[in-house]
Amino acid sequence: MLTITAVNLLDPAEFTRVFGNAVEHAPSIAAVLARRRPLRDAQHLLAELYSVIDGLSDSDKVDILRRHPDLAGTLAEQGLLTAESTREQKAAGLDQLTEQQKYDLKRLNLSYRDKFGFPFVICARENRAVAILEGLTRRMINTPEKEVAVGLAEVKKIARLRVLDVVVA
Ligand SMILES: NC(=O)N[C@H]1NC(=O)NC1=O
Repeated sequence: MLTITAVNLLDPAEFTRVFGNAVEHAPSIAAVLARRRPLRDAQHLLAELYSVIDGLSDSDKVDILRRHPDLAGTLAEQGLLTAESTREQKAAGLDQLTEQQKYDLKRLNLSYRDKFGFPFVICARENRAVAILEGLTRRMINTPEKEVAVGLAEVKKIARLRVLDVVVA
């Protein structure tokens, strides 16, 4: 764990290494966040991180969503997820789905991606498998604008938990 003082002292490359996956596969977000230092505490770091995300253009917001792996998708099956995603998907019980649940999740993930052009994103650590399947069905009827907003709110929840794993609160 790092204190906020230690976070403020990291050189930019090291900062980007530590926080490059706070938002999945988005070191460019970490690089912008690095320049917002000094930070007062973990809450301040999170507030700045959210403001970097909110300041993105619409197309960069969609690009952030596209960096996320499908839940219980091919990457998960092949063991190719980031360490963070692996732990989160396990926490939601996604490594213990029944064959039927696996099939349903795959099918729903595909229809979602077909409809919106980006993957379904939800904070796995705040949900169990059944809630994720329900959420997927429920959110499928939203407009693309609404889903970009909901997806980004989930990205922030994921990032918050990832940051609090690393920075002393
Ligand atoms: N698709 C998706 O939501 N992926 C993610 N959710 C989460 O909690 N970790 C992820 O990688």
